[in-house]
Amino acid sequence: MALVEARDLVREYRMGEERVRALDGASLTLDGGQFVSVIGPSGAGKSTLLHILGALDTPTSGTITVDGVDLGTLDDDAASSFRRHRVGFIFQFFNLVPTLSAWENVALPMLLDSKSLGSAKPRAVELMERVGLGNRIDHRPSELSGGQMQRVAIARSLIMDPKILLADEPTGNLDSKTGADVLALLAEVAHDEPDRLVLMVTHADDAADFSDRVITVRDGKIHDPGNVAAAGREPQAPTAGQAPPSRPEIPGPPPIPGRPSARPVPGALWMTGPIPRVGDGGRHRAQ
Ligand SMILES: Nc1ncnc2c1ncn2[C@@H]1O[C@H](COP(=O)(O)OP(=O)(O)OP(=O)(O)O)[C@@H](O)[C@H]1O
Repeated sequence: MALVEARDLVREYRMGEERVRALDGASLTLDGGQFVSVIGPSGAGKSTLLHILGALDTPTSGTITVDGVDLGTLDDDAASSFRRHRVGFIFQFFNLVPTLSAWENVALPMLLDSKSLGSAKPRAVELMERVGLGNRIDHRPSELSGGQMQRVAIARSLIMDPKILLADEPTGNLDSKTGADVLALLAEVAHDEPDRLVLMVTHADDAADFSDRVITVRDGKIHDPGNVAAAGREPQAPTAGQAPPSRPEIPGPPPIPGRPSARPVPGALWMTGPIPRVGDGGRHRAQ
């Protein structure tokens, strides 16, 4: 079975009398071991697709299976557990906790999984080294550059060893050289493990240079030209086949002994429990 199987996804938002079809019959099959870019015009439905794949949102209709889990069957707790264990998230604005050091940010998903700071540290430090920041483990986010912060976020996305990393505009806040370095790192991370899939929504012009496959979303539908040969890799056999305007403010992570409480982290949905239902009459888990 493919790592991701989405069939006929429709996601409709209701804004008063108006209905917006962010996804309009999107189907997609994706295997691991590749770095996939999702491109398309603004408002096409890219982030909506990414959010549904990560169980941050639920489709109005259609089916989706990710890493063997039928997302349509998940209640809020199961969706929260799915996000914590099966998916790593990387965001445009990094979403690091400012009061924690770099390695503590990397360890955070393990802490939310009831692991102690001490037991999480070796793996967090190993991942800091993997992303080239072994000499920055004790720095706070404010003491890091944008590119370094995104590397920390990439390390954090890997700490639970998920097969799927979902990145929403990971280079959108970086200059082009730093962005290219981050794209190269994401490609490496995708190829580190045979089963790992990195799926990235992007507007970066050079994304295709680093990607194994580029998927175009337009008007809520997926137009998939197949695979590109990138970074010296052989193209793989082709297979058939959007951030909402505003996100709810999510409570911050649990306090760490001896640390001041962190402020709420916008966009930190992936680490938290049930997602507030907003904007669609309560039908959906998130917007
Ligand atoms: N929570 C929401 N409530 C109402 N409409 C929404 C919501 N989220 C997204 N939409 C609408 O759905 C459509 C697709 O949005 P989406 O964010 O998926 O696009 P996108 O392709 O990621 O765009 P961009 O490249 O500008 O980030 C847009 O018309 C958007 O206004």
